[in-house]
Amino acid sequence: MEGLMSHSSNFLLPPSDNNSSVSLKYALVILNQNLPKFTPLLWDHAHIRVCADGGANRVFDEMPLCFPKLNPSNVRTRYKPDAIKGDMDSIRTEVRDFYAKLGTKIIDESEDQDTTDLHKCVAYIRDLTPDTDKSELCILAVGALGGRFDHEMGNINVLCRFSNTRVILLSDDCLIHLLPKNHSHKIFIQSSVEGPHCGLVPIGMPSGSSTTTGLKWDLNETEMRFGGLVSTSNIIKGDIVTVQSDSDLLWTISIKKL
Ligand SMILES: Nc1ncnc2c1ncn2[C@@H]1O[C@H](COP(=O)(O)OP(=O)(O)OP(=O)(O)O)[C@@H](O)[C@H]1O
Ligand SMILES: Cc1ncc(C[n+]2csc(CCO)c2C)c(N)n1
Repeated sequence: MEGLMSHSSNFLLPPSDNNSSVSLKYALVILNQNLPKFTPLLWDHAHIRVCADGGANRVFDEMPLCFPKLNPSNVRTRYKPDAIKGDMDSIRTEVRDFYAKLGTKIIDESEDQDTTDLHKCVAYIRDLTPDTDKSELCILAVGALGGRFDHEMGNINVLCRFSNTRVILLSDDCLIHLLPKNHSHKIFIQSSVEGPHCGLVPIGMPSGSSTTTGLKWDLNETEMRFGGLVSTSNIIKGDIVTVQSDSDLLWTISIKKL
């Protein structure tokens, strides 16, 4: 056992409401799907914002819709990505030119057709982060769920590929992240914005033994595997959930419609 990992979705709360003991440095990755409505909030929590290829079209087209009373070009200037990275087959030329003129770094990796744009963005952010800060880094990927199932599975594979970096996949409806094996996990539930539905799912291989507290259907040294038991449609009981397992597990929790 390598010690305790704490988790909190406090990035879904306005900065002023943040009384959480978990303090992380956030990076935001915007994928090519409708922007979740809390995207401007995550933008302000993040210290670096990267668009994955066609994600830049979403920022360009949809950020102004989040602020219908403001002038669209002012909104676009205020929400300028730090970088746009990917294979660049989805970003429109006018969008690329617009952000290039504002000083956004445009990183074309069209020669690499073996990794996804999310993979490229996560690797970029991780490599920019000094080793001393890596344990506090948390990458939030919006638009990662819902839509095409091959993309969703590719996005989940990124969680496994970068299992020692905190990466959270988000949509309007739920979030998913990895709980790495050999840690005990304490999840502080932000019940104003998330829950009550949740799940714990082994990924890649069966998990031999998992134990939880704080759920309606707790696991007690339970084995999970596809074809056998996986914990879906579980329900949060209190403010804290604890998880211990001999395998990496996916944690998922619903996000409330405000
Ligand atoms: N429908 C979706 N569901 C989940 N994630 C998505 C979806 N669409 C895009 N993404 C994510 O956004 C990233 C950028 O999307 P984009 O459409 O630019 O990718 P792409 O590489 O051109 O995809 P493809 O060529 O397979 O259509 C993808 O790598 C993926 O992580
Ligand atoms: C076995 C195998 N399957 C699919 C792809 C295709 N692919 C995977 S990631 C990617 C880039 C998407 O931006 C593409 C085209 C591959 N290379 N190898």
